[in-house]
Amino acid sequence: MEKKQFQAESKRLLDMMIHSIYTQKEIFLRELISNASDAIDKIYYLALTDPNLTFDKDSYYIQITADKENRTLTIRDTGIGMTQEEMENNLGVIAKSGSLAFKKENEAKDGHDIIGQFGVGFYSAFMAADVVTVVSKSLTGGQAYKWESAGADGYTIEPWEKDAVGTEITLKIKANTEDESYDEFLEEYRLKAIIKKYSDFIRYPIKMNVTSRRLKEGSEDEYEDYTEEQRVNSMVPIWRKNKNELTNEDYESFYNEKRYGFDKPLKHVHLHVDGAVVYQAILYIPENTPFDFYTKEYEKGLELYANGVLIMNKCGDLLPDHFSFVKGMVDSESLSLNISREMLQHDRQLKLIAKNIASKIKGALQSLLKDEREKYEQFYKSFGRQLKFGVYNDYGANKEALQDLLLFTSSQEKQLVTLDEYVSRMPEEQKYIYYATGETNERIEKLPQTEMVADKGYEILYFTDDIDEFAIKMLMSYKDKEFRSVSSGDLGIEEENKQEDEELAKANAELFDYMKSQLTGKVTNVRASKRLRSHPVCLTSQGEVSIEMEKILRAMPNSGGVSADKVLEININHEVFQSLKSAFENDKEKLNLYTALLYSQALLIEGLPLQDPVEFTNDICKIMV
Ligand SMILES: Nc1ncnc2c1ncn2[C@@H]1O[C@H](COP(=O)(O)OP(=O)(O)OP(=O)(O)O)[C@@H](O)[C@H]1O
Repeated sequence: MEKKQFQAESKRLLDMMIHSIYTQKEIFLRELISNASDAIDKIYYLALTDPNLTFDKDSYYIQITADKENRTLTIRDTGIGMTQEEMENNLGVIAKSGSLAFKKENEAKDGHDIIGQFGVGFYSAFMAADVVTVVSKSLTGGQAYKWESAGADGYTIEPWEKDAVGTEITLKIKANTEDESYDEFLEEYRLKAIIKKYSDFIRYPIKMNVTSRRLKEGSEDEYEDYTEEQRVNSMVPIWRKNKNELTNEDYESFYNEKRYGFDKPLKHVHLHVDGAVVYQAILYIPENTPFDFYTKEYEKGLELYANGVLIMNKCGDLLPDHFSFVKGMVDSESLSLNISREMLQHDRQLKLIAKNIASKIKGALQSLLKDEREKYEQFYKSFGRQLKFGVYNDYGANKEALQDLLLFTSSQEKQLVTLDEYVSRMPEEQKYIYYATGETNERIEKLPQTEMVADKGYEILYFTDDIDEFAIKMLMSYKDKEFRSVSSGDLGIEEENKQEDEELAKANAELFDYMKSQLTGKVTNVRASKRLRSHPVCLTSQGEVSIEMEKILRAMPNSGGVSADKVLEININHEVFQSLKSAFENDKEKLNLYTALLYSQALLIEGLPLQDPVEFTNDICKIMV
């Protein structure tokens, strides 16, 4: 029999195919099953227009048979088959897709979209096989043929015996090498897993012999293995089903089956989008933070399917970073795939889908916030930090989209409130949205700096996350109300006593200047406080960097010694102030001691380290004796 050569370019292409197009060898099974499914779909298409053809769905299937002894794996289908000529054209010429030509002639309707388009998938069989044999009988009748090839050398075609219409592809699985095991492609559990992973939603049954255990008949404790042909794919993807047919449990079991997470999702969104881009998606908002979520190892992304065939496990481009917690899948017919189906060629459609998905996720979170507050707060505990990062990142590009999803603990309600809730109940004369930063709510509550704002009856938002203040600085304002730290220089409340204040400042200028000179390099100013009520002293900051930000930045490597411009504020209505005044007049050494002590106390209140704790305790002893 004459051996025919693959065309010259085809030889090179075949070599490339085997060695470099696909990153995972197991993909070959996905490709052959997709071809088999296409072959059945083609009969379905023809039946739509040919009155002599009927398409009885139950008679069409794909069968996988592994024979360990002979090291063969067979993929049989009851599809349209190939004539000798079609074998020559479609299997003899790489990168020629009979399926693409068919698709162009028979426009896709009702989701029966043909998968093949590049004309290369078939050759992936050579990644796992030394010899590939195709026996096929065409629906158009006539003789069956056998095509056989051992790779780049070429192929043979000869008449063969086959009764039923369809195609049978037999792979002679390669022998194991030092680096690679090919045996796995003959193992039932492995084949089942590969089919589940990539081809679970192929529309036709994929049948395989499956071995299970059962109690021996008549025995109570003896078991036996038995083998039975079973369908191993789910066939109908849940996302193609109508939402009304599905229950919450269905969505939850899909979430668990797919191992999106081990928790119970808080909410799901099922999308059937039919517009500029066509896709279906099921998205989940998980309940718990995955253990690696806030680490570099965490990989965001959604499963991506093209026509029910898995293309990518985690397509990161489908999710913005601020929604990286979302799990789920997208299936689309409109994707431009690259030849290996492992990547997307143009990302225009993908970008459209991603944009659409981001707005749907936002909508889902908004409705959770509005209608199921408790659940939203649970979500926020797990992933709120990510939303705040989202406000801060990319120079605030997403801040407007995310601001209404933020929550902070309120000084009045002692529970989480939205910015909208805060602003909507602000008294008319209140100019700013006030916030205070600290490690815990309890610590913030005790901060002397909150006294005046709290006395005014104004609500304060507690920032306990290190990202909070950075995010808010990026946001700058909400509904035209600026954010203001209770530690900032100007609280916007003091105006009423302006004249009085100025006089006081003038009267005590010398004392404060003296204290400032004692604290050179530590504070940029010492002044009479307008915010303190019962406490004698506190530290505030002026300028862009707050004390809390200084703490965070300093904890980072290469922070470059960023520090806040600190101001020591003294409560002139406190008895301590009288002591300061009299020391200033009579005993400068005492004033130096008091100044050092007050500064150290202010540092402690802020949770900042004392520069010299020994000196501090010595100073305390000095006033005790
Ligand atoms: N099981 C089969 N039954 C009938 N025809 C087949 C079968 N397998 C392959 N073919 C024919 O061989 C052609 C080449 O297959 P191949 O897998 O290389 O490419 P494809 O499926 O068209 O495209 P892709 O590379 O995108 O999968 C197909 O287009 C189809 O015409």
